[in-house]
Amino acid sequence: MSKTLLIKNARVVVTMDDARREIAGGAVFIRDNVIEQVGNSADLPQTADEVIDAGNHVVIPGLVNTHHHMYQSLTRVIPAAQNGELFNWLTNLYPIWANLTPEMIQVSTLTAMAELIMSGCTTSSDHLYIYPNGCKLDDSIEAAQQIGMRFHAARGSMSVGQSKGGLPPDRVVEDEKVILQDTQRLIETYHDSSRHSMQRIVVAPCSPFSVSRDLMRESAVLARQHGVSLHTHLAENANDIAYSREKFNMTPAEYAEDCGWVGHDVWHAHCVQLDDEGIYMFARTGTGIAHCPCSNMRLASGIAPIRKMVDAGVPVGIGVDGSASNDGAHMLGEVRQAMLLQRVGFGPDAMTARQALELATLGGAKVLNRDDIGALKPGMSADLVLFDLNKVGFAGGWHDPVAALVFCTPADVAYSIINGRVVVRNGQFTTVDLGNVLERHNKLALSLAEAAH
Ligand SMILES: Nc1nc2[nH]cnc2c(=O)[nH]1
Repeated sequence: MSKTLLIKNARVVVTMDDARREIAGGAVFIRDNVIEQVGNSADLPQTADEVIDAGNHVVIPGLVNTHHHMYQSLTRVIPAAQNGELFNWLTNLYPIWANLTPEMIQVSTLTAMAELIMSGCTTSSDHLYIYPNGCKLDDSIEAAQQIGMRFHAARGSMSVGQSKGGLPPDRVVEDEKVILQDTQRLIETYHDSSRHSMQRIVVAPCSPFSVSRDLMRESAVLARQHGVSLHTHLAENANDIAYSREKFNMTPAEYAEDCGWVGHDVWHAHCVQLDDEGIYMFARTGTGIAHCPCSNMRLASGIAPIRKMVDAGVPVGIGVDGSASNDGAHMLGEVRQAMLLQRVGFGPDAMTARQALELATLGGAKVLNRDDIGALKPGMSADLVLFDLNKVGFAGGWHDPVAALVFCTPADVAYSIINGRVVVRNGQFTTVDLGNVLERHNKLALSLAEAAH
C-alpha cells in the first residue's frame, strides 16, 4: 500500500526546477518517497493520507551539505584551538580527538545531524578520518539510520604521521592496507547506488599533508572499481599550498590531477587558494568543490573565488565543515554567509540570495553526483523543508520571502520531510528524543575537554 502526503497552500514553493519556478500558493504531492506533482494548490489532489497546510510557510528543496566532520561537535570552542590557522588548529586538536570512542562517534553524529536537519538540511556527507579506540564509520551510519537523514558517509583516513613528514601525530594514523580493506568492506556492506538511495559510501583520504601519494592513487582506483565518489581537503590555506609545493613540487590542483583525483565523481573541500589553472581544469573535468565560508573565515584561510568558479562552470556546493572550525553548523546560515562573503571579496553583485540557495540545493546535488535531489519536481526524492514566516526574524520581509530566507537571521525548520518521511513536525523531531541525545553529547564532550587539561 502506498502512502501519500500533501503539502498545500504554501506562501511560496521554491522548486529549483529548470525554469526556477517559485509558485505562490503552491503545493507538493508525494507518494511514498517520491514527489509526484508540484503546482498550484487548486490544481493538485485536495486530500492525501497526511495533509500539511503550509500557509505562511516557504517550502524549499532540502538543503545538501557537502562537507562536515560531525565528531567535531564534541570539540567546539576548545580554548587552544580558538584562534589559530588551520595547521595550528589541527595540531592542537589531534591529541584530543585521539580519545574519541565509538559511543562518541554515534552520539556526536546524531547531534550534528539534528542540528543540520533543524537548519534545513536533508542530505549530508560526513568526512570521518580519525579512528582511535575501535571507532568505525559504521557508528556514523547507524546514527543516520536512526535519525532518518540521507547520508553520504565518507571513509576518511590518515596514514602519514609526523615521523614521515605529515602533520598528525603518529598515534592517530592508520596502516594503508587496513584503510583500503576497511573502505572496501564499507562499500560492500552499505553503498546503495540506486535512485533515491539513503546511504552511499565515499572514499576520502584526509588531505595531501596526512596521506601518501600511493594512498591517493589507490583510493581513486578502488572508488572507480565500485562506482563511488572521492572526497578530500584541497588548497585550504597558504600553508596547505606551501606543503604541496615543497613536498610534491606541484600546486594542489596539479597534485590532484596527478593522483587521478579529477572528474564528476570527485569533490574537494575548501579550494580557497585554487589558482586559475586549477579552476579551469576543475571546470573542464566536472570536478566539484565544497565551499565552507564560515570555516574559511574562522581559520582565516581566505575567500574562495566562488563567483569565478561558478562562472567558469565548476560544480559548487555549500558545506558547514566540522563544528570545531565552524562552531555554528547551521546550513541555512551557511548559505547566508556564502552570499555575504562573496560580496566582501568581489562586490555587491557577486552573489544573490537565490544564487546562494541554488548552490546549497542543485549545486550540492551535482557535487555529490546525484540527479534525484536538490529540486522539487516529479520523479525527485521527497526531500523538502518548510520555514514559518511568522517568526520575528522574517518580520518585514514577506514581500520577497525567498530572499528573506537567506538575508534574514537564519531560521530553523517547522517541518522537514526526508525521503517522504516527516522527520520534523511542528519544530519537533519524530525520530529521536533530542533532549536525551544532547544530554549524552554534552557529558561526552565535557569528558573530552577535561581530559585535554
Ligand atoms: N577545515 C578543516 N580542514 C582540515 N584539513 C584536514 N583536516 C581538516 C579538518 O578537520 N577541518
